[in-house]
Parts: sequence; C-alpha cells; structure tokens
Amino acid sequence: MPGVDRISLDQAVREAERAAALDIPCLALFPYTDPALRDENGTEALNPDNLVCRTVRAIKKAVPNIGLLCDVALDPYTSHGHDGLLRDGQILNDETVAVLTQQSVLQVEAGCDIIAPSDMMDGRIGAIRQALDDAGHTGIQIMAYAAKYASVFYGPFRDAVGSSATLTGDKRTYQMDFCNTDEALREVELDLEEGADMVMVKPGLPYLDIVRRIKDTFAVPTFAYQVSGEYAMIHAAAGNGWLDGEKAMLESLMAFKRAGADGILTYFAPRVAEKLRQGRLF
Ligand SMILES: NCC(=O)CCC(=O)O
Repeated sequence: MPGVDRISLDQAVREAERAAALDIPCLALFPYTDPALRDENGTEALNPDNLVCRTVRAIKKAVPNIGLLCDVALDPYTSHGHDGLLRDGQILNDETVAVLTQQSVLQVEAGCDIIAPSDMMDGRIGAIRQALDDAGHTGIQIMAYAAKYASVFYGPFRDAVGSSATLTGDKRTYQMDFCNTDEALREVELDLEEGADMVMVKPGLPYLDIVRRIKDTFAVPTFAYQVSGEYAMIHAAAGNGWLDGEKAMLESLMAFKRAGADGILTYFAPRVAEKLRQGRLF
C-alpha cells in the first residue's frame, strides 16, 4: 500500500504516541502474520501472545489514553485467507463464531477497548456479547461491521496483510452483494438487536448511500471505512499529478460527514489530524 507501512511493535507504540498527540481518538490494529504461523483453522488467532495481543499490551502501557480497536476475524491467520473456518469449500458459520468469541475475549483481556467483528458471520455479535459478559467484561464496546460488501476495493489491504496471494475463491457467501441496499438495513437491525453499540459501513465513498440510509433509519453511531483501494486511488492520482491529493482527501472525508457518518476509519488520519490542529481545513 503506497505510503502505508507494516510496522514492528516498538514502532506501533511510537505511532500510538504520535496519534494521541494529534488527538486521534482510536487506532485499529491489523496484524501481518508470519506465513509459518498461518494454518487451516487460524489457530494463531487464539494465541494470547500473538502480535495483536502483544501490541495492545505494549500500547496500553505506554499510551493508556488512546483507544484501541481490535479486528475480529480469522483472515490474518488462515492459510486460505478466509475470515472463517472452511470445510469442503464451505464457510462453517457457527463453528467460526465459537472461535471468534474466544478471539474477542483474548483481545479484551490484552486491553482492547472496542471489539470490531469484521468477519460477517451470522449471529456473531450476540455470541460475542454473551461471551464478554460471561467473562465479566461488561463495559466493552462492540463495533459491528454490519454492512460489509464483497468489494474489490480491499485489494491493497489484502496485499499488505499478505492474504491476496493465499485467498482461495472470494468472500461473496458471507460479505454482501454490492447490488443490494435493503440487506444492509437487515444486517444492521440484527447486529443492533444482538448488542452492537455502533455499526460500520465498508467500503466508504462508493457506499455513502448506505451510510445515509442507516443513519436515517436507526439513528445509532454509524461509522464508515475509507478502505485501502479508495485511499490508493487518491494517492495514485495525486502521485501522477492528476488530482490535488490534499484537496481530494479533504473533499472525500467531508463527503462521509455529509452522508451522516459519526466517525471515519481512514489511512489519511494522521494527515487530516495535522490539518485539523492547524485549525484550517479548506
Ligand atoms: N478488516 C479490515 C479490512 O478488511 C480493511 C480493508 C481495506 O482497508 O481495504
């Protein structure tokens, strides 16, 4: 991904310090897992000393006031690159949910503030909420990736976490069909009923109609993810001199706000935070 690096644990702590100084409220952590540690069942996800858990502990120790959001899904850990367990070419929904609940508890016990299931299995929000409550973690927030579309715009991210090369098939049996808008409302409704505190739409810019429909229908905290492909397009156009990158970044982020997003996950966060601190966006 242009302009975005994989960083080591000590560098992640420094980035967290920098983010806190820029008033960025929360960081989302995504691991690159050594291929030797990936297997069919994604067992590294349940290692309490895996890269994410170690990084959460280190950041929380050094920068206790920054929020940490941990992704819940198996794709960084599976040899086939899917978010769930796979048997005979089929994703096993309920068996996967049983693993995701354990992954969530481990991440919370490492110090994570917000659990963000991005796997799109059915029924996982309720199961995770129950598992967290049972383990005594009643104050943890859940951000459900409720409307996550099967999108080509995730390409650069998959390269960055090393799952492009290993992904077999596609994710269309569990991520959403981009021809469909009503399904997004049903997914959000289910996730809220199951105990989600906030919902996420992903990708962002091509899906702002979904953000607006969700916000207008449910009036809950609604987030949107400006994903790697969206970021890369602006970056590449700016690099080629086709667009003013700074202005395109700001215009795209303002579009999220206009559509009703309460928060934006973006790879531009440090750049836009610097501008906000200077007090003048436009
Ligand atoms: N679960 C995190 C992602 O899938 C990120 C997608 C992207 O930035 O393209």
